[in-house]
Amino acid sequence: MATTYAPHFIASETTSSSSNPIKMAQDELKKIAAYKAVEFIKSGMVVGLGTGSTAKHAVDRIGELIQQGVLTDIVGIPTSKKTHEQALSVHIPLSDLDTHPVVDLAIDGADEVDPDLNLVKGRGGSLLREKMIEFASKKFVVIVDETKLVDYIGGSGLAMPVEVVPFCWKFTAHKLELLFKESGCVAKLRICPETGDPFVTDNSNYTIDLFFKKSIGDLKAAGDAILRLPGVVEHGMFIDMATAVIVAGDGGVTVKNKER
Ligand SMILES: O=C(CO)[C@H](O)[C@H](O)COP(=O)(O)O
Repeated sequence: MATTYAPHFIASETTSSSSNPIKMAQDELKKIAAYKAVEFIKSGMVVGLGTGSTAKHAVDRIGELIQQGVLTDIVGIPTSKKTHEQALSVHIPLSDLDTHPVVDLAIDGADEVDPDLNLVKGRGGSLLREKMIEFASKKFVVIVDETKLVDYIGGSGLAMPVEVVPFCWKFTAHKLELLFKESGCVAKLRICPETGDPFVTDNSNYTIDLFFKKSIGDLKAAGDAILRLPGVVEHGMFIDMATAVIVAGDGGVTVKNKER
């Protein structure tokens, strides 16, 4: 079921004067989706705080509403060290899954959303903590601009990340490529552009980015096969996890609810 809202549903407070109008428009859409998701938060909730440029808007907004006294008794569970820092900077009280094993609502961005609301996440490097916290959430609201919508997982031609242990990562990368040989899979170690060193996750692991030339078919079977490989920690396909996806586009905001 999808509901469309007018784009002026929330007041835009962005005064940024970016020299790149296309990028600014996309960031505005991310902000609109994020603000809409925050409307689902009620005082007293334990809230999963996502990672990335879209989730950042949600975290800022939650901090703002706490400061205004509109939201009280909120406990935030951050999905990355970066979000942890950001949430502290806007004075959101924080905890973790050990103390709060049940999360009322998680809000996070995504890299791809397919028509069944399956996701690719982790291009921002935080897929493991995101998956743990979003798995523990009674409701998981995904916030995206419309560029993230794909016909099938992998359909953007961009990376589907897999977090792996650093030990013999080339072996693991090769096994991953073999697993999806028929989909023309290419596996690449993620590198930090600034240093040229391997990108290290918050959990001290590496990330292997998988690129597919065509659909990998049954996502559940693909995910299970990846997880059976020794050396793999977790993959970036979030299958059947989103309860709602909020999509902001030029035509307005659409809330897609997962039929269960
Ligand atoms: O999965 C993620 C981080 O691991 C992000 O949610 C995803 O990469 C989307 O990021 P952005 O909102 O910056 O486009």
